[in-house]
Amino acid sequence: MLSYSSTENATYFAPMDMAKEIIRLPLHWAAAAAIATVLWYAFLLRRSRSPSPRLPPGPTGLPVVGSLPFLDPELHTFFARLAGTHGPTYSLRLGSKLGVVVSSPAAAREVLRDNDAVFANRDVPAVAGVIDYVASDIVSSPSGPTWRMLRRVCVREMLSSSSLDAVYHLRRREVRSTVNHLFSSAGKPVDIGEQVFLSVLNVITSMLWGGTVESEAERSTVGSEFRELVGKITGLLGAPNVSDFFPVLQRFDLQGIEKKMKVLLERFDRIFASIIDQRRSAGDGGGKDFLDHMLRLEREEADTATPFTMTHVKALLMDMVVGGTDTTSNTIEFAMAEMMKKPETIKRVQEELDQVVGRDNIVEESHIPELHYLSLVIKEVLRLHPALPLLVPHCPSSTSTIGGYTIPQGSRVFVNVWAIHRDPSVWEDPLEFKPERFSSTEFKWDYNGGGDFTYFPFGSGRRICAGISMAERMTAYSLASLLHSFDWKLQEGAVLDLEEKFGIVLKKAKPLVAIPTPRLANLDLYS
Ligand code: HEM
Repeated sequence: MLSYSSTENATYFAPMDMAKEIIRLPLHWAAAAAIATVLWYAFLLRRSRSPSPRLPPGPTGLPVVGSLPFLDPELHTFFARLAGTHGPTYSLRLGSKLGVVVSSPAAAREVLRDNDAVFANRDVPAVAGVIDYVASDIVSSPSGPTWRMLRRVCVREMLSSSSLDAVYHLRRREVRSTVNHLFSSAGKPVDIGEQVFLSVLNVITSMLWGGTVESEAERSTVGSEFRELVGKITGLLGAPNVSDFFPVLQRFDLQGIEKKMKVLLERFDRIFASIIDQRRSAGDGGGKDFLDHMLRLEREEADTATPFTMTHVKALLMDMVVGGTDTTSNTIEFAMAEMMKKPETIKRVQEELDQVVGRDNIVEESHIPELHYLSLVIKEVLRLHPALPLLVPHCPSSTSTIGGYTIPQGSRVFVNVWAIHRDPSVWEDPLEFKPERFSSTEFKWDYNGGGDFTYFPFGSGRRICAGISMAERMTAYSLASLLHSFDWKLQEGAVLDLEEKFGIVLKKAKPLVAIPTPRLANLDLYS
């Protein structure tokens, strides 16, 4: 198994370590290594004879394994450093696969807009194959009729503005319940990410199947179980896996990643299967939630040209729970941490809340369009800490050209939105948390991924996030409620840091733990 040795800022594999590792490789590794060496040299030979534009430049890497041994687990910062040496479009060989990293607005535009149709596919990781419905979900499906049908079902029935308006009472109930829970913890340290995760989870599951975690004891057990599951699943989805880079070795699952994923997904599957069984035995629920709607589609559209199957029902449940929870709650946690580091931003948000909402009232979603400064805060947080720093890797369905270089069909294309959002040639003081930068009327900073490709935290083009409206509402409503109801301070002696931990979903390396103090005189507003 490959291992990494860390230094303070980077993790590199020293050549001697590499040699030792190779010596320790089991026999099937050695055989695969020999085959891959032959393929590698055949590839180099073919490339040298090829009349098409050359591949993007990049690190040479070692024979067979390429740059795999040198990968730093903090992939987003590692890729950004390599861009400094190799330029905005570079390639690196990852075993038998070619990785291409795009780190400039111009190159991102070529991938996500000019060649959107070609790059709208995914290079599905081996871990997604361990349970049939993960590879059949929206995120992994190749661009085509099934993917379009799945997106349409989701967006129309659950994530459109009108569907979201219809279930505002669910968001309200969960956000009020979180405020109430925090009130009961006043003066004590709370893990903000955990509380917000639970709130978002409850909103999503109640939209999906009407389920919510009621009692306090259940609230923390179910919430931590789901949080742990989602965190581990997204961690494994983002982890470099030898099976992806040497498909001939997939059946050996050398790092045990697929085995671990199977165990996690089976836990999810049991939850989904029991909810679906209960709903089926209760009969038609009258279309009151998303699950009802999907079960009806599954009955009525089984024989159409693009059938909606039970695999799709579970796939969409999974997409909503995994795609919607960590992304949103991690963004809220980063926002709270950035603001606590710069207390004047909290003061400005609270002044705005006092003006728009008032101190003798509670925040409603209808206040959000008037909370202008808060909207700048959210944009700035998504600039500095985009929830998916490398988007979900794209994959060209045919060989294409980006930045004058050939990008072969089947490459794994990483769009480093994290690096673009911190590019000093685009952003002034890029590392500083400055919400006001978004108040400029010169640019149209929206979340729709267009413009000049300097800002696209939700991606762009066909594969743009399907849950933008939901993410915007939950983020703004939760932050407004947390800051309207409470003042926040760190525990005595605690140090606030903003270190990130890479995963397909970026998270805070250390959870933000803070103490809430009620700031509203009327205590009825907390019930
Ligand atoms: C702050 C919160 C969120 C952020 C920053 C975010 C960001 C993203 C990004 C960058 C992508 C990949 C785009 C690409 O590959 O080009 C994505 C895909 C996706 N997101 Fe989100 N997301 C968030 C919340 C949500 C929510 C709440 C949901 C649903 C409940 C959701 C559902 C999805 C789905 C289904 C996809 C796959 C789209 C496809 O492949 O066609 N996301 N998101």
